[in-house]
Amino acid sequence: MTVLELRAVDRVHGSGDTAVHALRGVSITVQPGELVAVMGPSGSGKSTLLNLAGGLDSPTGGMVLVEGVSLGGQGRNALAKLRRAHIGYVFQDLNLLPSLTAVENVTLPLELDGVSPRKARPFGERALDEVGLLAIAERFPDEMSGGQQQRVAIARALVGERRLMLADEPTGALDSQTGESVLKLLRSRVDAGAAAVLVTHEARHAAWADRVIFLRDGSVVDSSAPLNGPEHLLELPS
Ligand SMILES: Nc1ncnc2c1ncn2[C@@H]1O[C@H](COP(=O)(O)OP(=O)(O)OP(=O)(O)O)[C@@H](O)[C@H]1O
Repeated sequence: MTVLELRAVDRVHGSGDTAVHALRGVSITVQPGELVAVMGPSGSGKSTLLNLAGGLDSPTGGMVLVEGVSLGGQGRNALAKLRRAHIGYVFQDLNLLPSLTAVENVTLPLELDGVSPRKARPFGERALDEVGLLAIAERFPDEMSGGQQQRVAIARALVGERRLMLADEPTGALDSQTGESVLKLLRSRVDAGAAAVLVTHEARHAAWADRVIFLRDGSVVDSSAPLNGPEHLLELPS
């Protein structure tokens, strides 16, 4: 089943003379096992697209469906539950809670869904292990480097069985080697059956994607395979 579908989506911010048409008639689908990169100049609508895909913002026209469910038809609580169950976010703003340890930050989405801390913990440890940070599970955010905080945020996005990963420049605070390992992680989740949308300015990051969508002034101007082709992936450092 299609994991994410945008059907003729419009998003106008504001109204009247100051209205900004951030997205115009955008239609995309993302299937399980597919990593789609979104590229385009600053202001072209990339973050708006990601926010709509994650149910953090609503379209002014068209529909957004996650796992076949229209986000527009949901009440606030139902939408929050759907987001926690299906969608993992890796945004530039890490939003780790300073009073929680790494593992507590990671398991927070599960606990918000009613999973007990004792049952949630092994899922949190597994997700931290995937990002190479099991050893610092008990540290607080201010005891970690910026890169470690980023990886904890990624572990939180991966925890549980979420099938849609949304990433906005997830490598921003990371050195290039750690950045590549984060993309590799995203790629392996997708290869295991998740779907992902990655907003990036960098062609070498987009090279991890199966497909690249280019936005300009809120419209999709091109949608193609990455320039280097999938065989390029084999050459990336591990
Ligand atoms: N809350 C808002 N209110 C008014 N205008 C907005 C709002 N959010 C975004 N915009 C406008 O919508 C357009 C698209 O913005 P968006 O942030 O989606 O672009 P972007 O491609 O992600 O840019 P960048 O690469 O700089 O992050 C821009 O003109 C922006 O100024």
